[in-house]
Amino acid sequence: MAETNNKPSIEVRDLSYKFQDGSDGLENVTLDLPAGSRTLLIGANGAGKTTLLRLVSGKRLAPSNTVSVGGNDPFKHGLEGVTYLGVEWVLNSIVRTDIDVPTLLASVGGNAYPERRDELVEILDIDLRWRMHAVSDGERRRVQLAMGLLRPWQVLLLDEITVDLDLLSRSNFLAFLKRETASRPCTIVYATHILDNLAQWPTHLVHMHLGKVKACGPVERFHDQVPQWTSENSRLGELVLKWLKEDLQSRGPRNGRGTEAKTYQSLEGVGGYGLEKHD
Ligand SMILES: Nc1ncnc2c1ncn2[C@@H]1O[C@H](COP(=O)(O)OP(=O)(O)OP(=O)(O)O)[C@@H](O)[C@H]1O
Repeated sequence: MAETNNKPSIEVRDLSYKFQDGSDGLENVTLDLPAGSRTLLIGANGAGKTTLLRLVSGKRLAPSNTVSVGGNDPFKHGLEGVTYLGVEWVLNSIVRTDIDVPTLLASVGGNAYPERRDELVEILDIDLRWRMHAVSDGERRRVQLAMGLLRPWQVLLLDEITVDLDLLSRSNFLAFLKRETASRPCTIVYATHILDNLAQWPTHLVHMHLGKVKACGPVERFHDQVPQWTSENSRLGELVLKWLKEDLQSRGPRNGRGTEAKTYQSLEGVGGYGLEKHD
C-alpha cells in the first residue's frame, strides 16, 4: 500500500464514469482541492456525490490518470491514508452485536493511538460501558465515528454520516475535524445535506448536478451570489437553496412532464412486490 505524500491534495481530471448498466454516472468532472482544505460537496439527491467519493477513495475503478490523491492513483495503490466513511461502513453489522466499546476501538487500532482514542471518546461523549446491541442510533453512530477517525488519516471522505448526531455532538465533531486540518497535513471532503452551523467550516465548495460539477472553488468566491443574508449560516443555506432550485428548474421533475410522465394508472400491473392486499 502506498502512502499519500505529505501534501494530500485531491485532483480529478476530466473524469467521466459509466455504471455497469451503461448509464452515465459522472461527466467530465475536474476538481482541484488543495492539501489542508475542507470541502463541502453539495448537490440534490442523485447528483453524483457518492459516485464521486467512491471513485476518489479507490472503491470504484476510475479511468487511468483521472484521479490523484496525494500524488497517487487511489485504486492502483490502495492508499493507506485515505478514509472513506459512507453507508456501507455505517451498515457494518458488528456494531449491532453485544460487544463493548473498548473492544471495538481496540479492533481498529485504538491501542496504537491512545491519545486520539481518548480525545474522540471525550469529544463524541461516548460511554465506555455501552454495549452496542443496546444503544440508540445516534450513540451507535458516535462510536462508529470514533472507530472511523481513530487512525490518523490524510484524506477523509465523509458521505453524509452525521444525520443521527444531536446538534452538540455534530458541532463537536465538526470542530474536531477543523482542528485536524489546522494541526497536521490532511484534507477533508464532506457530502452533506445538513448545513446547520456549517457556515464557518468549509474552505471550499463543490456544487454537483446530474453527474457534473457546476461550480467549485474557495467559499469566498461564492459570497456575492447571495445578495441578502441575516447571518453567515443563512448565507450558506441561501446559496445552496438557490443552487438546488436552479438544478430542479433545469432538470424538471424526476417523473417527467406531459407524455413522458408515468402515472399510477399507467403503472398498474407493473412490478408487484407481494404487497397487494389479500382478504
Ligand atoms: N450502481 C448504479 N447503477 C446505475 N445507476 C446508479 C448506480 N448507483 C447510483 N446510480 C445513479 O447515479 C446517480 C447518482 O447517484 P449517487 O449515489 O452518486 O448520488 P448522490 O448525489 O450521492 O445522492 P444522495 O444525495 O441521494 O446520496 C443517481 O441517479 C443514481 O440513481
